[in-house]
Amino acid sequence: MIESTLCFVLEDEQVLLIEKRRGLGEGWYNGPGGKLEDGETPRECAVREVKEEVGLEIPLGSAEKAGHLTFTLDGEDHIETHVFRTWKYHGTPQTTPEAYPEWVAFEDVPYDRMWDDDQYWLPKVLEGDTVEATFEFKGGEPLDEADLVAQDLEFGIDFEE
Ligand SMILES: Nc1nc2c([nH]c(=O)n2[C@H]2C[C@H](O)[C@@H](COP(=O)(O)OP(=O)(O)OP(=O)(O)O)O2)c(=O)[nH]1
Repeated sequence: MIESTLCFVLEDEQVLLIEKRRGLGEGWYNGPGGKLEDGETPRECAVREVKEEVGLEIPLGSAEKAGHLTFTLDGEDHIETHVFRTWKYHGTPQTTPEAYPEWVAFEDVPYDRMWDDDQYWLPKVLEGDTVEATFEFKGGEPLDEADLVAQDLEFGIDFEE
């Protein structure tokens, strides 16, 4: 299964989203993130992706695990995503070839321009809750053109780290 991360940077009831310029989910809003590289921990990947995609430095220890999502496609495990959040960063968000960054108030998060499943878990992650979830997609690759057909979510997970 492909292993990936997302990292939500939060400040004053706002979240730093990106409009993704390439790759899976291109054209949609998301948090910065991407696939793990060899030898990397999920937290290291999350911090690296924030730097690469929007140019912010996140202190490694400040990225808190907030979720673990599993996406199946046509009955097979496809991608798992470790979700982090942090309130600490250095720098100013920069546009990069991968992303247009944008601070968005929690109440204005554009769920109609995001992955279908995000509306079910991201509001809770922004509130400070934790989530473990599986989302079943059907319709063949790529995942971002498949349909969300079932879901199973549990909140208040204690991620031991
Ligand atoms: N919010 C959200 N993100 C998702 C969902 N499904 C899914 O794969 N993602 C994220 C996890 C990863 O951050 C990203 C997929 O990795 P990617 O394919 O974009 O990675 P990438 O090529 O842009 O980046 P890289 O690893 O090559 O640097 O999409 C979803 O349903 N909701």
